[in-house]
Amino acid sequence: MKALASCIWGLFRLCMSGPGGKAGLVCFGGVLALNLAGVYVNVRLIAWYAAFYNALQKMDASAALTQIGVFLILIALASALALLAIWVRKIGIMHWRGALTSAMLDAWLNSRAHWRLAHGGQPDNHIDNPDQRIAEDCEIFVRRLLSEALDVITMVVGLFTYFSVLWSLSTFSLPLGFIGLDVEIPRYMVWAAPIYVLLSSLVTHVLGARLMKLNMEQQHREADFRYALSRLREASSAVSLQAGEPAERRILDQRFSRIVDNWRYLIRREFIVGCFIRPYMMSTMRLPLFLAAPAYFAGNVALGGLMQLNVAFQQVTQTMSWFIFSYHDLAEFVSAARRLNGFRVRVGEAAGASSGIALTHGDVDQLETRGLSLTSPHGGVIARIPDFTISRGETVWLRGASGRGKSTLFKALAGMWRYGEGKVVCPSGRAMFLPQHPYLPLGDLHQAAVYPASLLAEGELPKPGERAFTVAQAEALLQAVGLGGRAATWAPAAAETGCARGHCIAHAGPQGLSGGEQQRLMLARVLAAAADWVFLDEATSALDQQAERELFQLLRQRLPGATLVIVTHRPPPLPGPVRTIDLTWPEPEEAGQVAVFRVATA
Ligand SMILES: Nc1ncnc2c1ncn2[C@@H]1O[C@H](COP(=O)(O)OP(=O)(O)OP(=O)(O)O)[C@@H](O)[C@H]1O
Repeated sequence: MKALASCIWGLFRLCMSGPGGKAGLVCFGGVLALNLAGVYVNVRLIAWYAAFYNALQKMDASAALTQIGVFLILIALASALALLAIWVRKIGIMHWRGALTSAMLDAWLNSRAHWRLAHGGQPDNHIDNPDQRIAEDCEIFVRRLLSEALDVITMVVGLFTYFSVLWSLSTFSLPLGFIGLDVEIPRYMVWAAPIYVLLSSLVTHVLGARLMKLNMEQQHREADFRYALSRLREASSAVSLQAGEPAERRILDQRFSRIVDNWRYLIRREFIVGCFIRPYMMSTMRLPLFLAAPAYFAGNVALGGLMQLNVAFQQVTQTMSWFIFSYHDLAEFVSAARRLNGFRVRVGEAAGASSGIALTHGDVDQLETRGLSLTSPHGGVIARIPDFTISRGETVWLRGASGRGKSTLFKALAGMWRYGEGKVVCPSGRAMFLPQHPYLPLGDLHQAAVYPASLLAEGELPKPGERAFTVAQAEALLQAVGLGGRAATWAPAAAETGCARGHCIAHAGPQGLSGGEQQRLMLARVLAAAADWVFLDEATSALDQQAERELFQLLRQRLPGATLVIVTHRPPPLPGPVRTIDLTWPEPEEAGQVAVFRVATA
């Protein structure tokens, strides 16, 4: 319980510390005030019952007519307060959700925690479906936090008010002569309400305890299914080419059947809980009438008083029944809070985890590695790298058989790979690493060409310190790498994806460009970044030799002082001297089955 409270408190602080935190708090205060005003209107309504039914009993038509007018005013007021409260509550949710989502995105993206959790993490550090946690759980947490917290406060205030009304009305006692006892229970209507609710809460908790776990599991399985669907959408060309639809269908069916399995348990449990809650809800409407009937027949209370008592009793039981009625919502809230907190903790651990590889950034013109050894997250050695130095302006070909650790070495140089030991001294200047698999961001082709820099809209100026390009500059880059004019004929899916500038790649996905064209696009980014240190991981593997030669020449011509470190399986066709760092198998007696880099100059 203490752990749950501290996890909710920690998440609440994130809601408060974000940009919309204070505005959310103002909304919270506003809804609270509106809810309390609603309690006041309810108390007036309770009093109205006595006045109206007494007028009916006395056959006083004009008093009854007046009370109908009062009723209309009270109902209009109650409705206005409730609608306004819903509206302000939703504004508050928007502010706090924005703050919480922003905090979660910061945690996930900062310090490359998203990569470490997905690829470089230990199995026990793995976290499932971060997208669900950020997109869905933040919303559930904030929506439920606001509604449940407000309900609790309104409930406590309302309870005192309704209780005092009930106390003042239940002046009569219940003689227990009908069961042979010579005692009377004074104000028995007052005691009946909490006893009834407490017993019912206990039953609800016993019946519904499993709901919380089942809800959590359901959301987990739903997210797994969604993930499988989105993977299929991304890889639809590859699946289609391999006629993999039946296999995909099997995977999707498996995941969906897991949803259905848990769903069955969930429905069953909800049914069991419902079997108690539904009659309970309906009985609270009539129970007070039955309980107060002896007093009415004994002449202790008039018809108006009986109706007033009925409503006061209902208000007390309904207010106290908050726990019962909110059981499902509370279960959802607790599940979301636990998942979000787990995500936050894991992301924090991943971001703060120390690296065995010491990476220092010096004001030097050379990249140096000393005693570098790369291991897998589980500790197995991937490659031992002999010390090497690469100077500014050099062209280096890093070659080696598949799986020898070339990409892992790049990740270590980029500061991502932290498994292993040794020292890397990074030089000054801008570095750019092009991954083996091209990445196309959501947006249009011009945006993709300058990624990760920004693309300026017409008339927009770059923010201070921001690297940004105009559409004309981006088009010139596309032109340089042989993709001139492609942006204009790009996948016409703008309306579906909601892109601002028209020609989006989001809908078409990477399939909209051939493999070679995607690699041309990546090289446009190197030109855009004007990087001093360029690391290309098989970045031209899909190009024909002529195109490869032309693009390398372009790189050298546009970035004459840059260092190019190139991983390819064939010699890069570059003008000028190219130094080779060669990956070969060591002699077994030298280094077992461990890959070693040999530095040589070609
Ligand atoms: N996250 C990881 N967890 C465990 N092992 C990994 C991980 N990433 C890479 N490896 C292993 O490290 C080894 C080197 O992989 P790497 O991708 O660096 O090879 P490579 O030389 O770039 O290969 P290729 O030329 O085929 O691209 C492989 O055996 C691979 O399975």
